[in-house]
This record gives sequence, structure tokens and C-alpha cells, in this order.
Amino acid sequence: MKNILNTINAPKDLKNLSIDELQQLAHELRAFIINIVATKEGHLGASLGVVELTIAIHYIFNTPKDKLIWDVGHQAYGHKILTGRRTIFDTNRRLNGISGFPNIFESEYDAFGTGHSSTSISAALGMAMAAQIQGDTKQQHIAVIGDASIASGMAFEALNHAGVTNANLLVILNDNAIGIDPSIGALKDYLTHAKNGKELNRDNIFEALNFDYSGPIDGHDLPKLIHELKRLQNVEGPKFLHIVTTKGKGLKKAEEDQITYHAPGKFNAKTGDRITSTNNITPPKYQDVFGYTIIELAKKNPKIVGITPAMPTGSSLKYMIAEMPERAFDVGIAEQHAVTLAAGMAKQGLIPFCNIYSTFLQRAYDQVIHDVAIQKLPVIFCLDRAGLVGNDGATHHGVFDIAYLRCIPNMILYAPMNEVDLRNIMYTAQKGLNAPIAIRYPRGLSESIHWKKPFKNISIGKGRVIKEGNSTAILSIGTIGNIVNFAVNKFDEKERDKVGHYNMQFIKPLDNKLLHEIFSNYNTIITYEDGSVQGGFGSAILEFAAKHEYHPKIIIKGVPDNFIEHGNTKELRAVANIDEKSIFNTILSTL
Ligand SMILES: Cc1ncc(C[n+]2csc(CCOP(=O)(O)OP(=O)(O)O)c2C)c(N)n1
Ligand SMILES: CC(=O)[C@@H](O)[C@H](O)COP(=O)(O)O
Ligand SMILES: [Mg+2]
Repeated sequence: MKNILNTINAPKDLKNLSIDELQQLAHELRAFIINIVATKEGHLGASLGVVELTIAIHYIFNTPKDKLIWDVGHQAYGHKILTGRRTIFDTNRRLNGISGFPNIFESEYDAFGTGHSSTSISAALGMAMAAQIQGDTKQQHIAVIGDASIASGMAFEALNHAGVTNANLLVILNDNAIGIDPSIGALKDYLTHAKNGKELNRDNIFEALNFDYSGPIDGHDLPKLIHELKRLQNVEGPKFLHIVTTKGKGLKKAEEDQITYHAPGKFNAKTGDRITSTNNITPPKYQDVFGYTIIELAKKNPKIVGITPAMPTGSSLKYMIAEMPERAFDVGIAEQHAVTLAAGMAKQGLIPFCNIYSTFLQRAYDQVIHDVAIQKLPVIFCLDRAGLVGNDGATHHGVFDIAYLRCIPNMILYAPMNEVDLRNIMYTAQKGLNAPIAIRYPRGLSESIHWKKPFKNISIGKGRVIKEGNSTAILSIGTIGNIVNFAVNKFDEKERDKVGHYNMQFIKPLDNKLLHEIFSNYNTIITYEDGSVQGGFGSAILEFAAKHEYHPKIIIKGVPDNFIEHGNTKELRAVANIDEKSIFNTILSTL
């Protein structure tokens, strides 16, 4: 049989295919995605689930003139492959390759960049309103959004607004009943009822919001999808199509274990079996150190509760949710709510650990200031995935938290250098700090297998002397201190003696006493952080120097003032000049 996928270089190549040929294309597209993701890694389940939808949209609509926005964008692999990126799809998420998410700089078919969830309806509505204002009545605007993402505040805000416009907007709800972890909440219950044909008992929420609602229909039934999209193309105003799909469709293992196969790493393309490391003696991931430690602490301290906005697996709060379901909560994709929920709990005397990926806390900035910090509520923020996260790229790097948190009064900001520090600061924080604290730690493995040591108290605002020197002092924050150590140890003894290294631990409050000692004894200071150099830890050190009128040579190293794209973390550190080799060379240039 002739391969059809290889003949599709743009959506126009779909237009003359028969339904049977489109069905064959769906089969080939699925196999293509599976084969590449099996070796190159990436988000699998979501893209497999929307293969038919992707084909149907590009078959019916006139992209890129019609605007198609994929919410989160992790399900857009099929879209990328059908819109001219088939031959480079094997570079997906790799350094200098294509992005794992839609990106307006990559293709005109990517109408809007995504990565964080629940933005698609607002952006599509904005485009639809722009088209109206510009006198274009023909242009279509389509937002494809998942059942977990539509439950987020932003999506509700957009639906609420869209319903009182006559904008040419089509919202397609891709309902597979799961996010990364199972979807939660009353809306999920409603959708389940609707799918079971029980919606007549309840008013239709989307019709109540003035949308022309249709569905639920089987999102794997290509002829049905095509028929419905064709009809909707001629309906004016806001429209809502509810489709039901299976995440991981077409790969048995991915359908059976949808959480793992959201992004499974390498796997056997034929059997679906994951290819995992046989080395059993790796250190635990930082997320697991958090996940195990909170249970240990919660067993002794009944006031402790845990909160995650939709990332129980990614944060490892899932262990506590399983063991103490009445004290650990997945609140859905709702970072703003998670923060204010934690504030409410803290106000009433509980000790909430609110675990949010650094990049996703950006969405709840006002809540951190207005609901937590102003009221000095002792919420313990655990910011996972701080620093460069790797292949997810610019939308997901956690590189702004130091800059955006350290300017907030009352906030304590701490970065552990290793897993033992992380445990000890969690222990210290739950004993009561009378102020909010943010603890930032990176994605991936911690430093040592010897993580489970007896708890020790950490003195707030105290830095750590790693080694003394007499000429160049390195001030590091967080786990990048370990890379600095490797770089320093590469020098021969005579040069090494000149170099001091201080892991400052707290960005706020700074260890002023230690800083006065350092600034009095060294002629060069180099700061290292895995966050933005603009307004970050290095900036705090510059402010200290200015305030106290110290004038050594100061070099600030961190993530530069541009968005770092995707690649593995090692490669990206080199791009940012904060890898071991760059650190060595920078130190050398000062000696
Ligand atoms: C603001 C924000 N919070 C959390 C995430 C992490 N995240 C990525 S995909 C996802 C689940 C999305 O589920 P759904 O919308 O149902 O899409 P599906 O994966 O089922 O296609 C989550 C929580 C994110 N991308 N953005
Ligand atoms: C698409 C998305 O936002 C998540 O799937 C994210 O990629 C998870 O990142 P981790 O792999 O670091 O948990
Ligand atoms: Mg879903």
C-alpha cells in the first residue's frame, strides 16, 4: 500500500484524499509519532489521542488563514507533522531542533505559542475579535483544549467573555478524562455525566454560557468529526464541540497506563515497553525527596497539609495523597487557587506545603503577594523544576522565581544545595517561621543516595562556607554550587588555594555577616545561579556591595537576558555559560 503520510507536506495535500485514505493517514500518523517519540522521547499520550481530530481540522479548515490554537500544545505533534515539519520531527525538543510546543517563530501554522495550560480560548477569542474589528468575517478561530485545562480559571474567564460576543470562535473540548494525572473536580463529574447521556438532568453548562454546543461525539470517528466540523464551519458566533477520546490511543501500553505514557521516556515502539536504566543505585529525584519527606514530617505534625495544582505525579505529592488523602490535595490546574487555598489554611493554623513548579507559580504571582506575603502567612512553597528544566524549553524553565520572589517583603527564599538541605529546610519550616518561605529545587536526580539522614535545624539567613581562599570568591546559590565545586577542584593546588567558595543558601534574607567577611577579604567576587541574572541572586549581591560601598570586581553569572530554548540541561547550561567548563574558565580569567 502506498504511504500517504510521505505525500503530505502541507494541509492542502489532505484536501483531495478520500475518507478511506484519511483513515489510512491516521494510522500512519500514529505509527510515525510512536516511532519517533520511542527513541527521541517527548509527550506521547496526548498527541496519539488527537490524531483523527488533527486530520479533520486541517482537512476542513483553511489553516494557516484560519487560526488553530492547541492548549498546552503537548498534543500538537500530529499538527507539526502535517504542517511541513515531518522530515525534521526527529529533532523535536532537541537543541536547535523544533520545539515540543507550538511556536509562532517556527511555523505560520502555529497560530499562538503555548506550553502553560488554559490560554487557548482567550488567545483564539482575541484573534476572533481582532478579525471582526479588521472587517474579516470569514476567518475561523479554533481552540483545542483538554478536560483538565478547561477547568482552570483562565479558561473559565475566556468562556465567560466569549459567550457575550458574536466572535467567530470554535472551542473543541478534547475530553479524555485525564490530565497528566486523573482530572479532578466538579466539572469533571459534569462531563462524565454528559458522556453517559445523563446531561438532561442538569442544564448544559456551555449552552448556559451562550455557546452553540454539540457533542459529546467519538473523537476517533473520523467521518463523524469531519461531518460535525463541516457543519460548525457555517455556524456563526461562539461554538463548542465536545469530543471524547482516549489518551494514548493506538498503543496498548499507553492506553492502559496513561499517567506514565503522558511522557514515557524511551520505549520499544512495537511493544510499548519502557526502556529504563538498569542502574538501581542512582540518587532519588529531588521531587521524591520532597514526596517522602513530607509524609515523614506529616506523621509527626498533624497540622501539615500538602497541595498540588494538577501535578501529584510530577511533584511526588502522590505518595502523601495515597497515604493521607484527607491531608493532601490535588486541586487541578489552578495555581492561583492553590496559593490562596494554602493562605486560607495557614490563616487558620494549618501548615500548608504548597508544591508548584517554578514556572507555573508565575501564574499565581498576585496571590503570593496579596494573599500570602502581605498577611505574613507561613505558607511553605516548594518550587520544583527551578532552574533550566531541559527539553520542555523556554515555556517551562524555572529561571525567574528568584527575581520575582526576592522583591516581595516578608518572603524567605531558600535554595538547597542537595537533598539533605531540602529535607532539613522542610523540617525547619514546619516547626514555624512566622513568615512565608519559598524553597526552590531542580528537576531530576539529587546529589547522593545518602539522603535519609536525621533532621537538623537550619538557621534562617545563614550561608555555608565551602572553602576559603584569598583572591577570588565564588558565591553560589542552590545546586549549581555542586558544579562550582567540580570546577574549583579542577585547578591545581596553588591556584585552588586562591579561590573561596560560599554556598549562600538564602537569597533572602542574605547572610550579611558572611558577606561583610567575604567583601573584606577578596578582590574578585563571582556569583553563580541557575536563574535569570536580571534581578536575581547576583543582583542581590550587587545591591549589598552598593549599599555598603564595597568596590571589588564583581562578575554575575546565570541565565542571560534571553529565553533559553530546548535541549538537555547539560547542553543548556553550556549555552548559558554556567556549565563546569565555563565556570572553570571564568574563575581562571580572574586568577
Ligand atoms: C499552568 C499549567 N499548569 C500545569 C501544567 C502541567 N500540565 C501539562 S499538561 C497537563 C494536563 C493537561 O490535561 P488536559 O488539558 O486534559 O490535556 P491532555 O493531556 O489530556 O490532552 C498539565 C497539568 C501546565 N502545562 N500549565
Ligand atoms: C506539558 C507539560 O507542561 C508537562 O507535561 C511538563 O512537560 C511536565 O514536566 P516534567 O517532565 O518536568 O514533569
Ligand atoms: Mg485530558
